[in-house]
Parts: sequence; C-alpha cells; structure tokens
Amino acid sequence: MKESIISFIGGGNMATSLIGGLLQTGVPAKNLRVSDINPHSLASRFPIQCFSDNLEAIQDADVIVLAVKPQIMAEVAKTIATALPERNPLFISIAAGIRVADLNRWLGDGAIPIVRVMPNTPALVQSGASALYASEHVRKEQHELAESILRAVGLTVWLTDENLIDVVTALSGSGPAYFFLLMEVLEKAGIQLGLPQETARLLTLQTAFGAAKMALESNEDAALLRERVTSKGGTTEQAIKSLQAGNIQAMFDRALQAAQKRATQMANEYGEQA
Ligand SMILES: NC(=O)C1=CN([C@@H]2O[C@H](COP(=O)(O)OP(=O)(O)OC[C@H]3O[C@@H](n4cnc5c(N)ncnc54)[C@H](O)[C@@H]3O)[C@@H](O)[C@H]2O)C=CC1
Ligand SMILES: O=C(O)[C@@H]1CCC=N1
Repeated sequence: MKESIISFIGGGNMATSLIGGLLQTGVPAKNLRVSDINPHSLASRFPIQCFSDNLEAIQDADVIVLAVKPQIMAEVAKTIATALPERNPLFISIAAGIRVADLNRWLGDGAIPIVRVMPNTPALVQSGASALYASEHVRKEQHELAESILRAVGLTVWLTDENLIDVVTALSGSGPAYFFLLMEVLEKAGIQLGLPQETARLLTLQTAFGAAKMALESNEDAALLRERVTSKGGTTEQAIKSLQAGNIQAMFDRALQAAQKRATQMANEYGEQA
C-alpha cells in the first residue's frame, strides 16, 4: 500500500480525515493526491499534491477515491470516464447511497474495479470504522489494497450484500455524530446542574473515552458493563430509568431507520435517474 499512488477526488470532511490518518500512519506524502474545486486550504493543511482539475489528479493513480457528495457523483464520474488511466486503477467510492452499478455505468460500463466503502471521520485519529463491499471486477491484489488503506486508519469489515452498506451508513458512518450529540447534551446537562463549562466538558469526554475503551477491551457485552455501574438503589438506576421511560431504544431504532431510508433515497435520486 505504501508504494501505491492514491488520488482523492473531493477534499472535504471525510477525505481529509482519511488523508490525515494515512499520513499519520506513515503513507508517504508523495504518494497522495487530492483534487477539489477549492484546493487552496488543502494545500496549506497537507504536504501533498493538490489539484483543482480532477483529471490531472488521477493521471498516475493506482487508487482513485471518489469522495464528493452523492449529488455530484454522476457528473464527476462521467468526467473521469473521459480520461481513465490505462493502468485500470481501483475505484473506492465513499459516497453514501451511490450504488456500484451506477458508478460502473458512469465510469464507462467496462470491467471497472470498484470497492464501495462506508468509513467514518475518526479515521483522522486511526480510530475509524469502515465497511467495504467489492464489485465483481475487483482483483485479489486490489481487494487487499483497499483493505490495507482502510485498515491503516481503523477497523474494517467486509460485506457481501451491497444493500447492507446503507445500514452501516446509518450505524457507523453517521454514528460519530450520535456520540458527539450525546457529549453535547451531557455537557450541557452538567453545566445546567452547576458545573463549570470546562469541567463538564473534560468529564464528559474522558467518560466517553473510558467507556468506549473499556467496552472494546472487555469480553463482556455493554449491557453487563452498564449493570456494573448501576448500583441497586443508587444514582445510575434513577438516570437509566429516566432514559428508558423516554424509550431510548425506540428513538435510536427510528433514527437509524431514517438514516438508512435516506441512503436508499439518495441512491434512487442521484443514481438510476442521473
Ligand atoms: N462526513 C462524513 O462523516 C462521511 C462522509 N461520507 C461520504 O463522503 C462524501 C463526502 O462527504 P463530506 O466529506 O462530508 O463532504 P464535504 O462537502 O466536506 O466534501 C466534499 C468536497 O468535494 C468538493 N467538490 C465539490 N465539487 C467537486 C468536484 N466537481 N470535483 C472535486 N471536488 C469537488 C467540495 O469542495 C468539498 O471539499 C459524501 O459522498 C459522503 O456521503 C462517508 C462517510 C462519512
Ligand atoms: O451524513 C451523511 O450523509 C454522510 C454519510 C455518513 C456520514 N455522513
């Protein structure tokens, strides 16, 4: 992977998390490229080649990471199809919703190797979680290449059913936002009860970090770890009762269903008819 040239098309939030994470893990800056309609801020942030022309950025690419919004993926992919590098690079699409069949069509209907990936922004700190799905034209070494790129910035899982990418999008693609939201509301609740803002912030963040680290390092499931905090007749019991009275499970069931539904809608809106 360290010798492969990786070109990112679109240098926004998710691409910069991946680029930052890859640089941190030791991928040489000379092997990374990024193209964006606004490349200037990228050039000051990363010591890599930045382009405003997508076709220039892909000339020598082994891997082309399509990291633009789903809305403009058709237009971007069709332009790339006009100048596909002869070396038959691997395409990695991180766009929510957009299906392999549409990408394949936009990229020229050939035997295009495409891996759909749903990463998340903690990739920036090598703590990402990505699900990958490979199209039939992905060669074995490209499969391994995709795996090594995403594993360099966190956990990877492979899916054999493309439809499940939309579920992963709802769970871990969007997931960091749910935990950030929880941090926001916990911090505010602490302030409301009298804690200084910085104290509430630090206690919230360290508690989130500690709980995630403990759950990851433990063989026990989250429910059991929760029960250990919940002393009979104690404080946690009251808080959990209050959360369950608001039916937190139903809230998250609905939230994930809404996100999954939106991914499917985007596939239909920006895909088949585009
Ligand atoms: N933000 C996230 O947490 C995640 C995002 N994604 C996917 O990543 C993709 C990008 O999302 P974000 O980074 O959040 O969006 P963003 O809006 O931050 O980044 C998109 C970038 O594309 C650039 N751009 C626009 N038109 C372009 C063109 N014609 N050629 C090249 N670059 C162009 C924009 O200037 C912008 O910097 C989306 O498809 C999204 O579904 C996937 C997983 C997580
Ligand atoms: O909100 C979105 O559509 C993207 C996909 C997953 C996270 N961000």
